[in-house]
Amino acid sequence: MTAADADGTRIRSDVPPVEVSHVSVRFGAIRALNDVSFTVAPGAIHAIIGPNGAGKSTLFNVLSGVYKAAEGEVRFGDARLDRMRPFQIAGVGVARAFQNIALSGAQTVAENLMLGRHHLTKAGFLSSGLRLPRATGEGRLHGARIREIAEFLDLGAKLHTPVGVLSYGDQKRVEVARALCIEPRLLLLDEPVAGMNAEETSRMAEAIREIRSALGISIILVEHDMGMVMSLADRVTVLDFGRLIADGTPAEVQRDPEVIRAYLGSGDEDNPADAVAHHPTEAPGSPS
Ligand SMILES: Nc1ncnc2c1ncn2[C@@H]1O[C@H](COP(=O)(O)OP(=O)(O)OP(=O)(O)O)[C@@H](O)[C@H]1O
Repeated sequence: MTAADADGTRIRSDVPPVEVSHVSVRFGAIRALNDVSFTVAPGAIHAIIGPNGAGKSTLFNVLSGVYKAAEGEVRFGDARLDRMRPFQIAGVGVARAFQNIALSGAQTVAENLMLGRHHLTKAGFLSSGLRLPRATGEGRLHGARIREIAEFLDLGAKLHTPVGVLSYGDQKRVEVARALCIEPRLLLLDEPVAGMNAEETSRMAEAIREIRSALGISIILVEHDMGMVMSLADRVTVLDFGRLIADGTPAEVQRDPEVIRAYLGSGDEDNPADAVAHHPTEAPGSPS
């Protein structure tokens, strides 16, 4: 039984696994990813972790079509993500929320969410601007869905607020809401709690859990906050110097000697030992 089953989640039947096979990426002499293979199960919350420079962002950029792998493949069901451009990847239901908020600050939350939804509208921008009948009918439907998604992320009361005046935590949730607006089957979250305080972090973790249980989709996140990763993820893939050094449950990777060595050697504050301290139930040696 997966964690998704355990919390009563019904995984969407059209969510395939993500299969990363033997992916390598080079930048000149640097091997940013070196023969990396792992699978993300349908409906999983799957974290990618690793010390600075491990290759996490590079992997995310491959998954979202920003970087091309020199070798290997990435499959999402029938789709070969490694052969697609970013807009094609969005078209097969893979949405990415960015680490550095990429929203339009002068526009309202609703307007930013509508931009996220645009590729789903048949009418497109031109007829929307002209208020053609089809555009207005569609607009109502999209408006209702946008309200639903905003409410889901506690942003219902802020739909008409310009994004630029929202708190940092709210802006990060708008970024996630915008990714949900493409109705994804796979959601990529790039450091969703970076720069957040403890209260914002726990709200975001709760939102991520709710997204998975309400929508039954897969979520892959890159995150430095080890406590959050260990309490949230069903499975964790650990990279170090471009290589996959561990892949397992949070409890398994926390007690993996190579993972401990990688973090202790990196000088990274967010090390597994800290995570163990914050999550004593998942201490090394406890049953998984
Ligand atoms: N566009 C690029 N050009 C050249 N080298 C790059 C580029 N992007 C990443 N690298 C190098 O590839 C390696 C992996 O970097 P990457 O940003 O993927 O790591 P990361 O795990 O995301 O690190 P961090 O936690 O610091 O964000 C590093 O050595 C980095 O310097």
